[in-house]
Amino acid sequence: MTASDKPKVAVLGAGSWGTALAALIARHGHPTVLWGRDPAMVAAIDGGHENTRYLPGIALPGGLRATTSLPEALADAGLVLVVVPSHAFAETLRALAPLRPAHAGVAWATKGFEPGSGRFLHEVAAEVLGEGVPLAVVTGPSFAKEVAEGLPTALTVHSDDAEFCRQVADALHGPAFRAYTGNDMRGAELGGAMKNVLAVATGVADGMALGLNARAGLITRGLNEMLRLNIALGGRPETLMGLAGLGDLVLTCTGDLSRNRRLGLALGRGSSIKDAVREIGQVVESIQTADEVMRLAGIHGIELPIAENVRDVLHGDITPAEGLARLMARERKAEYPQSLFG
Ligand SMILES: NC(=O)C1=CN([C@@H]2O[C@H](COP(=O)(O)OP(=O)(O)OC[C@H]3O[C@@H](n4cnc5c(N)ncnc54)[C@H](OP(=O)(O)O)[C@@H]3O)[C@@H](O)[C@H]2O)C=CC1
Ligand SMILES: O=C(CO)COP(=O)(O)O
Repeated sequence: MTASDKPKVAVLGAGSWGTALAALIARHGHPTVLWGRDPAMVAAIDGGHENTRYLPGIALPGGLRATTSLPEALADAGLVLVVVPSHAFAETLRALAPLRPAHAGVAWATKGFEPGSGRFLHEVAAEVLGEGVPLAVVTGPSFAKEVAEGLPTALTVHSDDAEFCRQVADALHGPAFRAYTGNDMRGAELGGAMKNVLAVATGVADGMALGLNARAGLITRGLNEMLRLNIALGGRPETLMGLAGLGDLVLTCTGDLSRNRRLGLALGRGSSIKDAVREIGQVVESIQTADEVMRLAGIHGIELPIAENVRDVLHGDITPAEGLARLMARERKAEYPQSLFG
């Protein structure tokens, strides 16, 4: 495929991840337009080739365009990639729905659930866009800064539509970026959402200086919580043993670029949530996701002690020390009371 054959990609959301993905796709030769709502930021990206707020100091490709006009971003697009925070997902889909070119499928790299309802984002997308629109989720271990800097990254695209899945993966795949494919949207979305909650737990433990054993224990039992909820929801276990689950869990629980881990670190060192969130100054998805994970766990009757403690710490109902005491006081039990893999 020559550069001129490559479909135009509209990336909606000019934060760190939307900008990094738009830069990646533009570097792969796709005509790429990034939509953002902040005129000053859009001007800095379009004219100065830098997202001065979210990715300062990183040069963006000259061919990447940016606009505040949704109709302009979506005109003639062959593929739409939504990268707004989960709280803005439904409203962004509603805004794009009447402007979407008929042949353009919609993918998203947002991680989380619809706040308030706990619905999966693919359920929201199917309802807002209607039947027959190809949908895909892009997820996996990927800090925006590293992708923007061109460092090697692997992630995964899941869709029920194999052809659209390949189209999205093709746009992302390149010399420094491996895009795998799969068809378990539910499991992929659950992994991407839930790892943010578990990153807070390991951040809290590290902030309290509980040691490396505690960190490894939390990651492993956290993975177990993800697997159990995923099975109850009808997702496939292997999805969570891959990039969408274990991969992203390890990255976010151990990498200090993670905003969710940094929130936990600050709480573990005694900061208030308000101060920690202000200091981070970017989206911290776990704050809403913890509520939605526990809502799903309640509906399906699944016990998730780590996620539950994170939720209670984030609500200010217990201190990190009380959360630790609660986890350590749990009764001794079999590691796997029943097999997770059938
Ligand atoms: N950053 C990363 O490394 C990764 C992030 N993700 C996921 O990507 C999603 C986006 O996060 P990320 O880019 O990191 O967040 P950032 O905090 O970097 O940026 C948030 C962006 O969302 C915009 N925004 C906020 N509310 C709205 C709204 N109502 N309508 C339109 N735009 C809005 C902000 O605009 P403004 O500046 O005008 O407020 C800003 O451009 C999240 O779900 C996150 O979990 C996934 C993988 C990696
Ligand atoms: O999703 C991410 C990495 O895959 C980014 O994590 P944070 O939102 O915690 O920064």
